[in-house]
Amino acid sequence: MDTKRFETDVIHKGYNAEQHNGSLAPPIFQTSTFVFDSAETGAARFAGEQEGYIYSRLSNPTVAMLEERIAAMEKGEKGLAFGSGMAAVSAILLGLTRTGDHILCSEGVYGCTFGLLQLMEEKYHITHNFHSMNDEESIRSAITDHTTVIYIESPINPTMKLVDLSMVARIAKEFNIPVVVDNTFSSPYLQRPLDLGCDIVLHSATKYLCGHGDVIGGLAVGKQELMSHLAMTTQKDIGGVMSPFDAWLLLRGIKTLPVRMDRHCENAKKLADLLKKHPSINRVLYPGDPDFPQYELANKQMLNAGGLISFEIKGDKAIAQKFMNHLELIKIAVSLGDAETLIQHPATMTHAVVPEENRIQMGISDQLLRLSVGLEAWEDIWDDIKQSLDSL
Ligand SMILES: CSC/C=C(/NCc1c(COP(=O)(O)O)cnc(C)c1O)C(=O)O
Repeated sequence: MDTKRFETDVIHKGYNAEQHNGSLAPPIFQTSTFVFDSAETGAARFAGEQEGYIYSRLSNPTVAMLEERIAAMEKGEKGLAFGSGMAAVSAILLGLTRTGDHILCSEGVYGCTFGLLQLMEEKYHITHNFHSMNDEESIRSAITDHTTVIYIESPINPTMKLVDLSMVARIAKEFNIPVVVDNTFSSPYLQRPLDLGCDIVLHSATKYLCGHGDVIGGLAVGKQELMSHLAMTTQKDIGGVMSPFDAWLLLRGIKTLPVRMDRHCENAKKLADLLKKHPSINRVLYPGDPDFPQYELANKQMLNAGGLISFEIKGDKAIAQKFMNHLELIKIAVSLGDAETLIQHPATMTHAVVPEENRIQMGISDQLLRLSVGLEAWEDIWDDIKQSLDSL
């Protein structure tokens, strides 16, 4: 089907019922391998001389439907599916670098991405720097002769800081360096880095794309040649691929992404405004808050501000933990983008692997909490937050 508007592509792109006995829901090709009709066919497929499936670590029909859909959603040429967000991050970073290279990173990243960067530096001498990326000249001076990737989270997990993606993409092109953007916090509905000039966009599909807390998965989109290279190297040979059933669950979850994101954003805006007014709250970090330092940039590059709010509670770690423990509706859990509202403490949970000095540099204090605003009635979410804050 030709590419249509986003809200239509999320439902239809990549699947044609006429090719599957009229089944409205796509079939799950839950198979590890595919039978060749002859030895010559097997040889021709392995040689790349004949189209067709070989083995589900290389490609699978259900997974291919999802890869086509995410490519259309991110306005890219080719999508790749992985067994987790970290499988996508690692396949891409390892696929684009070799010993001695340098990665220029946004000033904060998810905890396990930090851990991967540390591992790459310690074991393979692929160095990295964290950079605020908020000034053109300082970005240019941070690029070295060995910089082969610029890696960005925007919004950053968990501080919600933004990077001006079109500005960085423009500078990167001067140096012919690919820009990789982890778009997990926004989803392609709210932000499309490829449209802003970036080269690869990736997601922890575990989050908003799935939306129901029942898949661990990763997705990436970019130009045909670059993504085919990654498919034939680090995706295939490291092998962190997605299962057909997880692809099926993601095809199902993605259909409602726009309506879910609208509600996440609507709820988050209301809660951010209420949190700002509460006397027990020190600081609210939400790109949709007019007092957010990068509010203008959020309006420029995001359709809406998303469903994640980070905020600092007045007090210390013990107060933050007491607040979480007194909640009744909101669940204490990592991950995000689910129907259920979740809360977590980055310093001791998602970013516990990050050494304290690095955490402080990233802006992660012991009082910082991250709220993944769900799809419940916002009044019930607020009532739960307020009763716990008032109990402190
Ligand atoms: C154990 S903590 C739970 C996971 C969280 N984040 C994951 C994540 C990944 C990695 O994605 P998976 O491999 O699908 O988990 C990549 N990129 C970003 C911006 C992410 O937030 C979390 O709760 O912040």
